[in-house]
Amino acid sequence: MTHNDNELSQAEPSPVEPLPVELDLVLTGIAHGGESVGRADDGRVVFARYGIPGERVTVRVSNPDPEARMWRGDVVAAHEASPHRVPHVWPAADPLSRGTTEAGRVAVPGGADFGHIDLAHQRELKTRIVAEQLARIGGIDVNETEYSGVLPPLTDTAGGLGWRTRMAYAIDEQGRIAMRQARSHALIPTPTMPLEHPKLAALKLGEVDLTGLEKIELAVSNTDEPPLILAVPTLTETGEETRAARSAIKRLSNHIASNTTANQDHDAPAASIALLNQVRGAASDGRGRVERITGRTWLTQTVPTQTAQTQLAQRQTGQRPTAGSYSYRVTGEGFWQIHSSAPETLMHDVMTYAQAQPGQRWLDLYAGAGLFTAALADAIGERGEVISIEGAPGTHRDAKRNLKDAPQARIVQDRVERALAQLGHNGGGGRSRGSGRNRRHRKAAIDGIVLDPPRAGAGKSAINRMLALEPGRIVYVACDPAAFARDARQLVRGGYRLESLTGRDLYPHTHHIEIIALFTPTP
Ligand SMILES: C[S@@+](CC[C@H](N)C(=O)[O-])C[C@H]1O[C@@H](n2cnc3c(N)ncnc32)[C@H](O)[C@@H]1O
Repeated sequence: MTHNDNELSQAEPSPVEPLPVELDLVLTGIAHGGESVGRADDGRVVFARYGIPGERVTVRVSNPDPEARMWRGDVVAAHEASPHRVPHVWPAADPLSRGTTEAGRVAVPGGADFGHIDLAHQRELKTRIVAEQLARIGGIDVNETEYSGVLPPLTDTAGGLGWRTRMAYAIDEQGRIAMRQARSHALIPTPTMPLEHPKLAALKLGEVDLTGLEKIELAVSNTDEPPLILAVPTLTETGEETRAARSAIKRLSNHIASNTTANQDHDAPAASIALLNQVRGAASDGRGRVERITGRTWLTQTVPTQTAQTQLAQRQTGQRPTAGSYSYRVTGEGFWQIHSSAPETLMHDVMTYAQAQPGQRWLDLYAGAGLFTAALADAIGERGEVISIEGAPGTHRDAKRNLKDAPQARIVQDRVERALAQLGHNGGGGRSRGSGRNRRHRKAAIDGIVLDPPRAGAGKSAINRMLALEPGRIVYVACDPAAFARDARQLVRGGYRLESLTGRDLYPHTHHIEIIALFTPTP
């Protein structure tokens, strides 16, 4: 009902919200979004956050619609706790000690919904979630594929903490950095957050009054560069920063200047600061206007070149593996992986599955700043070609800079769906064009595709266009098991089999999962 509807119908009785109910039940399964699943006495399915399968719990359902086939709620007491239940890694986010709001919801910040489960068991549950989603949505049995389960990242952080190299905080009415309450717009002040990278925590932004800012985004690289703070100001109706925003930037700059730590140069800022004006688009679109205040507006990220593939090849030929790293420039608002070990872990897994060979032709779809493009370009060498497709303008500019010394890398800014359609028309591939194919087509065939789409997956049209190119290998990097399972089903129906599958725990203490999968043509 809209606000106006409400005013017009004041005489009508307003619908009565059902009162919250508490149910005692046993949790028996785990769902895609990290909720445990059980059944109420009347047989109704109940999805409960903050539980662990096997536990007997009380679940508080805040909006128990009697007509609904399933209810959602929060565990508020564990009567027979799982042996895997541990003290929450983030006490402020511990649902069993924080109580409920007036609306009947557990009042904890989102962002660590698995923090009450021991790390090894989190990974077991995630292993199960991937298998179940593939079975249910994809119609794929993981027992028929090489599935290693959900593994830790190549470099695990101590206790699965301090891995977030990127953070976004809202600013509450009192000017404090804050996070949203899970499934709500309510803000909870968050002076510290244990998943945050130690260099970001060291900025101590909880001590500054940021009244006048709408939100703040933080990023840190794995080099010695200072972290980058992107401040999103509140704006006047005409799109100008408010006076309060300018004062907030001043306080932030002063705070950062006085917060230089003992091991930093005296005149080096402890953080770069930039304004991010998001009026004309979300930050992740790379369309926000970034204005430097102090330091730089980008970060340099490095990733070791020693992929499993090159190490193996070098060992096989009796050489010593070469050390070295790829270097990437990533603008403040551009895309970069969040876990400190994600770039090296994903590059390792992708290149292991890709087995890209000199002279081959590859596509890197949803390529970001060129993380995988650089490794693919190396593997195929100057006789090969890798076409790197990224939609966001800012991130595309990063990729262009990052790959400027690799003539075999063609960096394209376009929507993947459209770029693939064009490739299809312009002799993009067709490995099985068989006896009739001419030299041009043979040269143009696509040997392999790496794709790393956003959470929603690649979708029907992109997958159809990929299938039309008939690549020899498809390496799919996914961050949502359900969307991945849907795309996997389409690939399997289109003549591919899921040959190998690895999960990676790149989001410890949350329910999120990264998946790396290899599809090859069905023999
Ligand atoms: C999960 S990120 C992966 C980036 C890169 N592979 C990496 O690991 O750094 C997905 C990227 O796809 C881009 N993107 C999203 N939808 C797109 C589309 N339809 N066409 C092209 N790029 C898209 C986003 O801007 C983002 O950079």
